[in-house]
Amino acid sequence: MKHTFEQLLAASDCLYDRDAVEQAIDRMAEKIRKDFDGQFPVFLTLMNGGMFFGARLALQLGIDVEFDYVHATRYHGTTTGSGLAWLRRPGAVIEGRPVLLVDDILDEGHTLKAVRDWCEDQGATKVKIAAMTVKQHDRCVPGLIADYIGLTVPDRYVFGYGMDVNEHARNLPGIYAMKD
Ligand SMILES: O=P(O)(O)OC[C@H]1O[C@H](OP(=O)(O)OP(=O)(O)O)[C@H](O)[C@@H]1O
Ligand SMILES: Nc1nc2[nH]cnc2c(=O)[nH]1
Repeated sequence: MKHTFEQLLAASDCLYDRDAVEQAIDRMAEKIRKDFDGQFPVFLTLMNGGMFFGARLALQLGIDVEFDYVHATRYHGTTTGSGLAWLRRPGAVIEGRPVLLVDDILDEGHTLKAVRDWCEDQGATKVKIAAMTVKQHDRCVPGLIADYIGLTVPDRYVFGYGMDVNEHARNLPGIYAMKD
């Protein structure tokens, strides 16, 4: 399949335009600000998908945070998940700190679960999850829920606003779902 923006847009439905995505992120920022005010949390973005969401969320937060990132990939630039590969673990001190995990999508939850469990093993005082989107199905790993949810998406492959299709289209400003 070719991956020009035009070809991808023709093969997909727009779920949320840029305004809708950013309004949802701004609503999340308000809740997170209240919960973390005065705590100087580690703001841990999951790369690559979380980068656009993380940037917008951080700029809207209005509280001081320490930035860091992890790079863990399960999809390896493809559209089906497999084993999780850690490409970078965080450099920030996690022990004794509150952590906010920031990711573009909670799908089956394996990625966020692995990172959350790792942070807990490092001695984080609390680990909260901010997911820009949550996919609607019943295949999520048990016990994993996002504390802050931006938007829900259907059980289809989605892309845009950080989310890729075979490493294309992350920088489309809206969120799209491939047609079935
Ligand atoms: O809930 P899951 O089923 O584990 O899937 C969600 C993960 O999949 C994507 O990452 P991916 O591995 O594609 O890497 P990327 O962030 O570089 O796109 C996305 O950014 C999430 O981290
Ligand atoms: N881009 C993208 N990444 C994912 N990771 C898990 N599910 C998805 C999805 O639907 N789209």
